[in-house]
Amino acid sequence: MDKLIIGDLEIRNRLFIGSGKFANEAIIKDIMAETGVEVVTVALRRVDLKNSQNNVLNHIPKETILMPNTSGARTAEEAVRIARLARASGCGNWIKIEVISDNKYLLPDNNETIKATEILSAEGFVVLPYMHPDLYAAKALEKAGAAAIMPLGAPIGTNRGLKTKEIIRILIEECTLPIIVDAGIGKPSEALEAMEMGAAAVLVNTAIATAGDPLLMAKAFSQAVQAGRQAFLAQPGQTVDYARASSPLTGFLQD
Ligand SMILES: CC(=O)[C@@H](O)[C@H](O)COP(=O)(O)O
Repeated sequence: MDKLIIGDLEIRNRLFIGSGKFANEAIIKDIMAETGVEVVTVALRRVDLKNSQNNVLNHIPKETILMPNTSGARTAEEAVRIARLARASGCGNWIKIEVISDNKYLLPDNNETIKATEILSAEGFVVLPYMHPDLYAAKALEKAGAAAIMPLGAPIGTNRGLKTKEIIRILIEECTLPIIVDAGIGKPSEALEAMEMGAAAVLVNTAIATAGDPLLMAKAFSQAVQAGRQAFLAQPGQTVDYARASSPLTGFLQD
């Protein structure tokens, strides 16, 4: 059976989505119902804990696997504080660590991310660190107790696609944890490519939320993720440099 296990949960749908940037957040429920998406990340700073009316969580079904994220944290210490607050507020024990102090490209700080991962995994969190693709950092995150590794495809919100593809390929080959490609994926074909390479899942927010028709785009992403996974499991044929006839020529010229 083709299972994706993170923490102690089995996840069937390998498309994870973000909850930001939707013109109408009510569509998140429809997306989940029609695609079967199970995992949704939400920035804790967008959860209005004092106001139950104006709260993004109102649009996320109860059975969702919630992955609060530490967006807004600039240091490990801040990420740890946000994670503890998320858990204390009833958001569960999954946490996507985002530690970012670069305002232009929003690139994650791998060193601070490793520190936060070590602290939070020791506290029993299921830690999913968002990281700049790098083999040594990925190994350090594994050692620090991460449950999966989330390398970026391109800077958040750019829809530029799998710019870091070759390093992600190395992470997939060399890491034992699931690799979830997060950020920058702009089109279903790019999600498919990541899955075909062997990524365990992809996380997409901007490309769905800002599409002309977010529901239709989410369906397209969901199908692409499934197709990519199936292609990976089917083991693509070999690539060669020169043409090889598809039908045998044997016996043809001798007659
Ligand atoms: C919502 C979230 O966690 C984003 O920071 C995530 O990295 C997705 O990135 P895109 O918006 O580029 O899909």
